[in-house]
Amino acid sequence: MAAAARTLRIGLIPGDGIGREVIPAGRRLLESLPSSLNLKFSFVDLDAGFDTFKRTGTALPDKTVEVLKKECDGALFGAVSSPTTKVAGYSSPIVALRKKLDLYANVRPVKTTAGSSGEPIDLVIVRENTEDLYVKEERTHDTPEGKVAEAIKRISERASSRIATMAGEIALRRQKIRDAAPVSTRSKPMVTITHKSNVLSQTDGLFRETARKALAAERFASVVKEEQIVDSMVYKIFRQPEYYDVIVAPNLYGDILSDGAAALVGSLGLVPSANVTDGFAIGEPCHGSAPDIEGKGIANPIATLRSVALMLEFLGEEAAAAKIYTAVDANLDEGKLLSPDLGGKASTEEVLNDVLKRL
Ligand SMILES: NC(=O)C1=CN([C@@H]2O[C@H](COP(=O)(O)OP(=O)(O)OC[C@H]3O[C@@H](n4cnc5c(N)ncnc54)[C@H](O)[C@@H]3O)[C@@H](O)[C@H]2O)C=CC1
Ligand SMILES: O=C(O)CCCC(=O)C(=O)O
Repeated sequence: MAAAARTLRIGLIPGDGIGREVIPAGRRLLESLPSSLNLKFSFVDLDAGFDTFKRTGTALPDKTVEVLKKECDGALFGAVSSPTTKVAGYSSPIVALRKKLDLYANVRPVKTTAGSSGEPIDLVIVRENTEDLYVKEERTHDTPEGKVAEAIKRISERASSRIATMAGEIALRRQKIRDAAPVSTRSKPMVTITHKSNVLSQTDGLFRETARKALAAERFASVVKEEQIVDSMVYKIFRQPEYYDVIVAPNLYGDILSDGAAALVGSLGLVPSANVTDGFAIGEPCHGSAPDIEGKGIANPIATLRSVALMLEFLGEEAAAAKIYTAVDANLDEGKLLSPDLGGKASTEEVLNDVLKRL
């Protein structure tokens, strides 16, 4: 008798702007996976974002958090818009969600396809996702010289240790996959610890020391460890992106590095992420709500499609993820149906259909 299909319940949080255009594409991708994978999906639509705030007074309704916690195996998050000036009571829902669900790692692979010209880029940024300046403990006071605003940058041993451990595990997993390939492109896994401890000796100093200790564990003996100050890291990642394997960084540096790295592979519309905790993951394209192209039907869905794959990987469905990566890469390598951010003319729908056709 055939094994029963695994059913995964997925929360869908489109948010604002092009989030509403790319998350439906993610859903259609899940619905279109071949039946041979023995996977089924059920979906629940959930609210979050600035429009939700304007409608209800909260950007992240309790119901969204409760349903994710109690009912869902995983989720997809589109993007949210932030008000351009401070609005009383508004706070970023994605930042809050990461903390509320303790999604402590933000994993952001940046990769060129086999058909790309130049040295292949295949790196992953493992970004701490719960603390640093994102604790958002800011205040402003008046002084005789005018206003002064300040923000807490919190770095803890616990969070630094678990993110470095996650980076080490990802480096080992990636090496295993490379070693199984016909031609391995790298002989040893590598983790680069990124920091600014030359200036921030206590906060980034603690991140660096703790990450170093975590990666000194016996099981990471085969991992090459390097350290790089974040500003020169930006320089090096642009000069020699093919050199890097896994980069582990505190929250803000990880965010900036990954958007920068997106430029190396052509577009923010290509780069996925997963917000991960043990046993649960939310796939999220790295880009924002892109108000400049909202409603035009031309948002590149590939960052979302790859985020679907990444979510599935963290839910233990590597075969399904591999199918998606292969279909997306084939679309990009053929280069006939590309969205305008990649120099093409295809709509979101046309790119999606082309990827689905290749599954
Ligand atoms: N995780 C999230 O929800 C994030 C939300 N934001 C929010 O998004 C809003 C816009 O922020 P921006 O700085 O403009 O960043 P953005 O990522 O929304 O857009 C930057 C540029 O990349 C383009 N782009 C982004 N995604 C694309 C896609 N899938 N296909 C084609 N082109 C794409 C946009 O058209 C724009 O020119 C802000 O309100 C910001 O707060 C920004 C980053 C992350
Ligand atoms: O605009 C927002 O609400 C949050 C933007 C968050 C972000 O860029 C990230 O940390 O990935």
